[in-house]
Amino acid sequence: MIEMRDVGFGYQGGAPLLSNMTLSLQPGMFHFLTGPSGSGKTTLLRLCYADLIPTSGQMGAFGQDLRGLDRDGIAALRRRIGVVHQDPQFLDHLPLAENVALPLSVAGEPVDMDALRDLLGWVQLAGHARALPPSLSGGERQRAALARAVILSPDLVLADEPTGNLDWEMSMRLMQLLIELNKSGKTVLVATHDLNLIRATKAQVSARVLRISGGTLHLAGADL
Ligand SMILES: Nc1ncnc2c1ncn2[C@@H]1O[C@H](COP(=O)(O)OP(=O)(O)OP(=O)(O)O)[C@@H](O)[C@H]1O
Repeated sequence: MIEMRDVGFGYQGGAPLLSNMTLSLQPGMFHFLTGPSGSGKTTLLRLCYADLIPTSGQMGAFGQDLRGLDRDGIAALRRRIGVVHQDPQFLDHLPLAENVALPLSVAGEPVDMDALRDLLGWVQLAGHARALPPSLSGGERQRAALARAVILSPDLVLADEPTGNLDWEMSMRLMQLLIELNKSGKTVLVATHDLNLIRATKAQVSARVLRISGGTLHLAGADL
């Protein structure tokens, strides 16, 4: 699904950040990406959805070499990858339902109002469809961001510290939704530094844990 071989990356003007990364995201699998703050988790996710280009190595997604992709190719790739950003941004003047449906409008697709209602119900925001984003709590914003990330039915869902600002109950509520998505067949990759969250999730779903340390990727042991 996402394949990296000996991938290296450094931001322009900076020292190399990541090197010798070899990774294969297995279809239908739940993955965690962990590592200390600043180790490069967000950077790795950005490489996965072609927001950044590797400095070295080979990288493919859905069987295609990312180096050969033109703008249309990248747009097609991103359609298959839903992203929940660390600090999700919304258009504050638009009601929540319209924010969640935005990827459909951008893709030029019609909005199926029943499906949108169902999606908002699934993330427990049915009663907030007309609410403006600034009125939402942190947990509601993250669940809205998840709904927006999956509205185009992506094959892969990437979530960057989605529970970073949430209490334990709200964190587990969000993780429950990600587990449900995975059980429905989606491949999931969640970046988090929270080992308790990983353990609590692993009690419910089989998950691979990848760890960034020393500027490269390792498969964490089963004790995590
Ligand atoms: N656009 C950028 N330009 C230059 N350096 C950057 C850029 N984005 C991130 N970095 C640097 O790259 C390193 C890794 O950042 P990254 O955000 O990928 O780490 P992270 O593991 O996701 O951290 P956190 O857990 O704190 O979110 C950090 O030192 C950061 O300052």
